[in-house]
Amino acid sequence: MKKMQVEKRRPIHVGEAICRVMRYADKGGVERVPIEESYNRVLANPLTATHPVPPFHKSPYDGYAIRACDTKGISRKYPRRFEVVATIGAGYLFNGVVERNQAVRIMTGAAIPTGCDAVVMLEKGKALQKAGKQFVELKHPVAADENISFKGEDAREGSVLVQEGQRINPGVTALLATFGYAQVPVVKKPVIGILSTGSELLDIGDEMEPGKIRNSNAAMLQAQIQRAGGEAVYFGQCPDDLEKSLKRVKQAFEQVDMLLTTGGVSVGDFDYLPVIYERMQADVLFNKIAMRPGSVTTAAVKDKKLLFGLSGNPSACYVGFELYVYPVIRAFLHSKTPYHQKACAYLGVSFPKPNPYDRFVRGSISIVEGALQATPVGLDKSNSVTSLSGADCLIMLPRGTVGYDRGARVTVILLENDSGTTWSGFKQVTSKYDGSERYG
Ligand SMILES: Nc1nc2c(c(=O)[nH]1)N[C@H]1C(S)=C(S)[C@@H](COP(=O)(O)OP(=O)(O)OC[C@H]3O[C@@H](n4cnc5c(N)ncnc54)[C@H](O)[C@@H]3O)O[C@H]1N2
Ligand code: MOO
Ligand SMILES: [Mg+2]
Repeated sequence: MKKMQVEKRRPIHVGEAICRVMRYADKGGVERVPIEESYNRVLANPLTATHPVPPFHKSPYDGYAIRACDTKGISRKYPRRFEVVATIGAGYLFNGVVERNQAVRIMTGAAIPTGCDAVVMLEKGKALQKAGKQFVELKHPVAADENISFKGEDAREGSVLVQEGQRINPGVTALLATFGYAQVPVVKKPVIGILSTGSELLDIGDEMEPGKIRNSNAAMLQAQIQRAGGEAVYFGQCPDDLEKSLKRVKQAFEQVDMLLTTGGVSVGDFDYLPVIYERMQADVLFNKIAMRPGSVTTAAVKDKKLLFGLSGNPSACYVGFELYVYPVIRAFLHSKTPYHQKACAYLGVSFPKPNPYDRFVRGSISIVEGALQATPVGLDKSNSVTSLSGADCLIMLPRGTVGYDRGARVTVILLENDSGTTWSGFKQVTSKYDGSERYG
């Protein structure tokens, strides 16, 4: 039975809550995946050039490889003929040595023959035949080193080209292929469980029923986990029943690197997560944060593994994930910049009402007259689900005794930018929350 006396919770600062969870952020191990499956994964080791690129001097054009010194003094009036002693395409070598007034017809990508130090484009020479021999007539001198792609000009052997922790984009894939990585060492994705609680929840495919709603948080969190680079495992939903929920939470927790639950974290009669943490003997890091939405966001630790009790309210659940779960995922993926990137923007509308808690308004970024403008999207309530679809940022409105005017400069958390930053955006304030601190 729940106590009829409602528990009084002490809110902590956002910065302090972030610090408390980040103390338990673990670094993921390494696994090898085929290069075809490595796109968007995170590189586990620095990528070093194991050979020079290009690996040999090569021709950047279809043309004639020659010795530049042989073109000295030639002009339109005094052209010179070069004997074409071979033709080579990319992938083939000329095994001899090019002598005075000789040329090799060479195609783009082929290795520069020994003796040559310049290439003349095909268009610039006149091909001739005489007595069964091939010649090319040139009318302009060329300088040594002209039209050569030099060995190592793109990358020197031994140089570090991509740092550990970088996401594999198509350009990184090209480098991996260049250096022969058929199997790529990547950071293991954190396996993150999702378990929804609530007797009101219907599955996505269910028909609507009176008093019930479809479970939107689980699918939303799956997408958020994927966006952050983690692997989501859905453990379904369970009704507000203490024993059933306890069993399901315990079972799910065993199988994952961290577990997210939704709903049941507040002080209601059927909010069982606080009791579940107690029964599991998990250490609760916090259960009230001076923020809105998401003030009830709870984090607990058992066996050094994190359990996040995210709110049932969709906007609160979403914001709780982005502030506290996201950096833990990024740190797991070896990111040195695990926090969401931030930017300065002008507020698109006024928020005249003062707020005792830091507020995170779901917003959208646009560029107005060259400057970033952040405008709220949808209903600004923690139970709103519609405000999430158009959100590409969270507008941070620090708590205070006055509201915010349109045009005020605010910090925005960029949700769709994965460059990250070392700056969490908040000071770690360990003192008791008294409503006076502002974040920096
Ligand atoms: N007396 C108080 N009541 C409440 C407080 C408080 O401090 N004192 N806090 C409020 C705040 S703030 C929030 S946020 C919510 C948090 O509620 P819970 O995390 O306990 O979540 P539930 O009670 O289970 O559900 C709340 C709300 O969300 C809907 N919900 C739940 N799960 C889902 C889901 N998977 N998909 C979509 N929607 C979901 C649920 O139907 C409820 O409407 O508590 C306030 N109350
Ligand atoms: O956790 Mo609640 O979202 O602050 O409204
Ligand atoms: Mg509740």
